[in-house]
Amino acid sequence: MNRPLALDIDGTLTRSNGTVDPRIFDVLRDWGAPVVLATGKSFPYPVALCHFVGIPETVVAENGGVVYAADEVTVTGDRARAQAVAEEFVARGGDLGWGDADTTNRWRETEIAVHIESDEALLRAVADEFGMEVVDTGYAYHVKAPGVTKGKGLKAVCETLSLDPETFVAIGDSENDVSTFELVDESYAVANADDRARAAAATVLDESYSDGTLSVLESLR
Ligand SMILES: O=C(O)COP(=O)(O)O
Ligand SMILES: [Mg+2]
Repeated sequence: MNRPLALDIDGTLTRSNGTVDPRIFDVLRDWGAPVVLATGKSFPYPVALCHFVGIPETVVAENGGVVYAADEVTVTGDRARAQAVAEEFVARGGDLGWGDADTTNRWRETEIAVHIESDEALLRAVADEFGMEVVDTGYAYHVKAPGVTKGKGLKAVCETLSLDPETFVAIGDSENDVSTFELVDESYAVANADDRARAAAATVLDESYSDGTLSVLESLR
């Protein structure tokens, strides 16, 4: 049987232009072992991806703030405090960067994401004042409660599904994947990964983005 997978989305299942690599769909649908999508995106995004790939909805969203497995949803984190950081950031001249509809945060339950081109220094200063953490995924800055991580979320999924985290293979590209890499037995950073992900991964791949991920999945099959 194939190994269970913990997969980051942005930078890992996507190509350099940010779109999901269509080759991923059939590989994941036919995987035959649990696939956990572990992402910084808000809850609906990985659920939708599972839905359209055609695999059970097993999800760690919002960097571990929302965990969903076997019809059980667990929510941790501090959306109210993250919201307070966002409001203070805007009051001091910052811009979340998503426009009025803000579909990035609209359905976000436990943290707030800020556009990667926003004022990082200001955001970090305000988050610090509120005792909140800023995680840089390469795609956005996430304002979250300390201690909430994808790794803890994956551990919770494993408890719900009676799986051993050590049997998982994890693939990712940024500092929000470090906790996942630390939990599992076999971890890969794609070549586009940031320094923290590269340092934490057991293996750093030569290939970038979905090419790297597909090469790992091909070798595991
Ligand atoms: O939401 C982000 O900023 C990044 O998402 P990811 O964790 O799937 O890479
Ligand atoms: Mg990523």
